[in-house]
Amino acid sequence: MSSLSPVLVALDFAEQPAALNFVSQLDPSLCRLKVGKEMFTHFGPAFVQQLHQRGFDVFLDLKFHDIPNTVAKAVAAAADLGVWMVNVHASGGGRMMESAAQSLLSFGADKPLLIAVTVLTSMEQRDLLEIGIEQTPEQQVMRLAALAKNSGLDGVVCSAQEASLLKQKLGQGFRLVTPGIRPAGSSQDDQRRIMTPSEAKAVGVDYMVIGRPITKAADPAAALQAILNELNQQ
Ligand SMILES: O=C(O)c1cc(=O)[nH]c(=O)n1[C@@H]1O[C@H](COP(=O)(O)O)[C@@H](O)[C@H]1O
Repeated sequence: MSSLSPVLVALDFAEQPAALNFVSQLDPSLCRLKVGKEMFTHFGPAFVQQLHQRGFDVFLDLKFHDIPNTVAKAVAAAADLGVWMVNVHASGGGRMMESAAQSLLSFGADKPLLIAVTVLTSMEQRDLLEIGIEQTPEQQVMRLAALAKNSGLDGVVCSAQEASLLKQKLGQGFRLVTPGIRPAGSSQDDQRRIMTPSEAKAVGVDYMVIGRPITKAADPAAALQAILNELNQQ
């Protein structure tokens, strides 16, 4: 089943039974699931396949960042697994992203969306300075997003704060995937560049990655439904 929902629920669990118990409370027509480094390292491709069997589209969030040949092969391995979306770090450079995009061409219509991470939503100006980048987060996101588009990628991971500028500069068809989404009143946690779901929708975000506000809720299905209701009210 393919969901039309813009919500990608980040499954960040240390235990597989807890993750599957959580997933069993969700309806695959109302969200997609994101499997990241923690769960993939613990439970591997078999876990992704279990989610597929339960009807969910999966965003494999392993943020590949390596030499072009290695990343091209890793992205093709993700496509073999049948995931709906996979990502790389844009800071790996244009040649790395082009190789990744090329390696997916043979998958035709079954090719996953290929997305580049720009500046992590946990980073602010001083974090960039620390690694030698003197641009503002917004300037750096714009630069990396333009490079990702020119390299043939389908979109970027960024914060919702950069979304309207990115849609203006790179066009409506270039997908924006935004973590750092926090319903009003919920904890910011370690995120820095954040927005509420309705604000993110208003600035043109295509997919919202939402983890703890749903995974830590006493009633996850109700927390997801409240977010969808907020989005539908606009
Ligand atoms: O690529 C990502 O998904 C990602 C990029 C980014 O810049 N910031 C970010 O938080 N993420 C992921 O999005 C999820 C956010 O989870 P919560 O902060 O719990 O909503 C986590 O799984 C992060 O790994």
